[in-house]
Amino acid sequence: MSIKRLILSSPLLEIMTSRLCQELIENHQNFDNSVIMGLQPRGIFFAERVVAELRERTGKNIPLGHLDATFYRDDFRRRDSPLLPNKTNVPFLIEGKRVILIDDVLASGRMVRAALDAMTAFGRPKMVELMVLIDRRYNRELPIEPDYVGMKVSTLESQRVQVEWKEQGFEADHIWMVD
Ligand SMILES: O=P(O)(O)OC[C@H]1O[C@H](OP(=O)(O)OP(=O)(O)O)[C@H](O)[C@@H]1O
Ligand SMILES: O=c1cc[nH]c(=O)[nH]1
Repeated sequence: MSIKRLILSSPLLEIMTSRLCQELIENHQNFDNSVIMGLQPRGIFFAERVVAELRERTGKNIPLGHLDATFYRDDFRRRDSPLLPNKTNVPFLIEGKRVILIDDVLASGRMVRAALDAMTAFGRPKMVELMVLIDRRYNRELPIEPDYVGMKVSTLESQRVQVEWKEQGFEADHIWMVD
């Protein structure tokens, strides 16, 4: 039987999101050359919240794309059951832009590696930064590190971080550690 422990929920989640937005404002200032990419499937919900809070704080509507990296994953052909793609919706070019890539969880780094590949279809960015809500910092398998982190968690490889967003139909936002 698996054991589920709550590691993050409201109001700390909102406080964290606010802090991450502050860090973005400090580094991107007027956001004139910046765009945001939310990684499908659950990174887009976090990215949408960041964009909404930045809009409130700065009055800027920062372009937001939804990026799906399913077919760029290195285990794409290795799974027993087929991987189902999500929608990519990037209605702008990232040529010369400062891209802020946003996902919910970073563990091995393989999804972010795939996302960097998927992104090349939209141009050559000036730079790419990575924001994650949860960093499973001891589970990395590739040399990928986030620039903006909500919470660092120490986890065993066998454990899993499960993210539930209200936007998916859950009654509240909950981030669980599952043993
Ligand atoms: O750093 P990684 O090890 O790639 O894990 C992080 C990714 O895993 C999750 O996605 P998803 O549940 O779709 O992927 P998974 O089946 O590999 O966990 C999560 O939303 C991240 O995108
Ligand atoms: O713990 C993990 C690892 C990868 N992806 C998740 O969503 N959670």
